[in-house]
Amino acid sequence: MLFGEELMERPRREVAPGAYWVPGWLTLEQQAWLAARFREWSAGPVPIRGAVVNGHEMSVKTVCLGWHWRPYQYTREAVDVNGNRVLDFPDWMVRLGRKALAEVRSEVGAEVGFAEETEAGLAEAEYTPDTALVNYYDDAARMGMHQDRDEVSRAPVVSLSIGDTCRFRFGNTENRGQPYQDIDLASGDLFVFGGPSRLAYHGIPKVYPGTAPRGCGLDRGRVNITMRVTGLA
Ligand SMILES: O=C(O)CCC(=O)C(=O)O
Ligand SMILES: [Fe+2]
Repeated sequence: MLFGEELMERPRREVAPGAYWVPGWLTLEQQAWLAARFREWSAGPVPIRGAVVNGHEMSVKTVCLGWHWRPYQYTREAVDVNGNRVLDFPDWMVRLGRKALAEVRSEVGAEVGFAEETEAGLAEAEYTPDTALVNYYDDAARMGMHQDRDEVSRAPVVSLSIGDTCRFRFGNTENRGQPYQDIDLASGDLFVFGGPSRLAYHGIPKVYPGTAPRGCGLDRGRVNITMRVTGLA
């Protein structure tokens, strides 16, 4: 498929107030580099695992940076895995998060009249994410509709996708049901949600096996990185 054609079919857009989708934001080289980092992080000090929610192990496997997340709190040590402290949040990922916010400000934001701040609610220079949940989806993995609400801060969430395309359901802030929109997040896509959409319910009802582009660094499955500001000290 021609890259340009694909982007024309998938224009960047504001999905809801404060929620921005930028298809094809990462180059294949960047995707492959992040996929290689994912493999390193997965090995430990806290190995990747499915978090246990109400006695059930999630089908999505997660490894964390900066702070360790388990249902439903953040700690420095992975008390539900092996007690080890998680890896530090990398400085380069802070810069990447700021670049992501700058992207939605300058490209999407300019069209709708934002100057210094994104509608996601923060100037990018101030954005300092301190945790990342790095999720791995195999062919059968799903994530139910939920809010990201264990952070004290309401700074935006920056999401990056690598590997297989998935269906991403982005809903409302009231409940898990309608209204929601289904979009297909593909390898290299950026999604940012903040401001009035920060507490929107969202989930992953489906992964499309075998759709990862050649050269993205993953033969199978999907990796998603969500950066957040915990607001914890
Ligand atoms: O995989 C995704 O795109 C979303 C992940 C997510 O919602 C989460 O980790 O809280
Ligand atoms: Fe989430």
